[in-house]
Amino acid sequence: MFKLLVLPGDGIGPEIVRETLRVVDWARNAGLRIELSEALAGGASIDAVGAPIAEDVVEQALASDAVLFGAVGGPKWDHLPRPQRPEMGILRLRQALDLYANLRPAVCFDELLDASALKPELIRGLDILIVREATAGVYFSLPRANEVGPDGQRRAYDTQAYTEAEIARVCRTAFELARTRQRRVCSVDKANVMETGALWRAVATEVAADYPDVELSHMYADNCAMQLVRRPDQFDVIVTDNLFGDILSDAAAALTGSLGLLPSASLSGLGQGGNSRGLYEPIHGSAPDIAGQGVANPIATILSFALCLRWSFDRADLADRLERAVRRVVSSGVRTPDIAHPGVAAVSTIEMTDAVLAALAAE
Ligand SMILES: NC(=O)c1ccc[n+]([C@@H]2O[C@H](COP(=O)([O-])OP(=O)(O)OC[C@H]3O[C@@H](n4cnc5c(N)ncnc54)[C@H](O)[C@@H]3O)[C@@H](O)[C@H]2O)c1
Ligand SMILES: CC(C)[C@H](C(=O)O)[C@@H](O)C(=O)O
Ligand SMILES: [Mg+2]
Repeated sequence: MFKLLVLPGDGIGPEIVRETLRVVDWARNAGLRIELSEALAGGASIDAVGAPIAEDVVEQALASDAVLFGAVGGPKWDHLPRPQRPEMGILRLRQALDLYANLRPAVCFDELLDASALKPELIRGLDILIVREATAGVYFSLPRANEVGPDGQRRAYDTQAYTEAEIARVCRTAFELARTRQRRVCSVDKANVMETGALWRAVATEVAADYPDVELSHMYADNCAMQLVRRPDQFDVIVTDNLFGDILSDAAAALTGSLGLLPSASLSGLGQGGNSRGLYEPIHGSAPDIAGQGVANPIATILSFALCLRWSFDRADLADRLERAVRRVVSSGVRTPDIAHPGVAAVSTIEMTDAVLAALAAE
């Protein structure tokens, strides 16, 4: 019996998670044995208990096999000081669960070529995996402050710090995953400007020595942003730090057509036999601009549950079925507004999920 903790969060979070839970029910009916529990995170938790995540929820997550996370944040909480903001809920979880490897696959469905901002010939067959370091770097390093300095001026600073162990372990995950794909890793840094970048490059090169069957290349982060838009098919696996990974994965999402399509898995290593503890969430946020309208695309969250089936619940068979069903639905022309054809009526969040469930039932 696996334990799944569900944290819907804010904005469109509860809308897309509610629909994904219908897919969780499908998996249970297909024989998956899980115990579900639900708790608050982000702004919803701030409103209820005064903190972006309660310590007992962190404990619950630690005692679970997997966490399904919606999204957090919104204008209502934007005035709060940083440590009390909704976004701290997800950052606290990533760190408490030591989820250092954030896998962000960007796969372009041929059926959605028209939804991308790029020309079809640039993105046909696109399949990139971004492995983002997620528990260190500038998101977590100290010191950091926003204060009045000795000269009376306001000043703010963050610290970007990495140890060799933090770099090596995420690079290992990237190399291991590359072995299941095209065996090419591009390590992305700013070794030309930053000390952390120079260390990142050195450690990535050292780790590569253990993977002679995988090709390693290095690229500066600014060039990588440009190359993702210019010729994205040159990439197989990209491994990079926390901040660059955040930015580059949103750019990769735009290649596929919509932020509403890209899932993610945050893991503490790859574990054995498909049962690592993980947190699964779409890469997008709480989308306050469309929250409450019932039009958010649930696919990123549904595909995040597919990753959960594969990485935490040892059910690659169900993950494959679910991914195939999503692909069939999209190719049949069912589209939420973010991926809609001009002039073709778009469906709602619920109708998109109905279509996925119908495709699963029709198998
Ligand atoms: N992991 C998370 O919880 C997470 C991630 C990113 C941003 N955020 C937070 O979300 C809030 C909004 O941030 P933002 O506007 O910069 O980013 P966002 O990802 O929420 O939205 C960016 C754009 O993409 C659209 N979009 C996002 N998801 C969609 C979906 N499923 N279907 C259709 N369209 C979708 C939105 O409507 C918006 O136009 C902020 O408070 C931010 O901090 C949270
Ligand atoms: C909400 C925020 C803390 C988060 C991040 O920056 O990691 C988000 O942008 C993401 O990509 O998951
Ligand atoms: Mg982000």
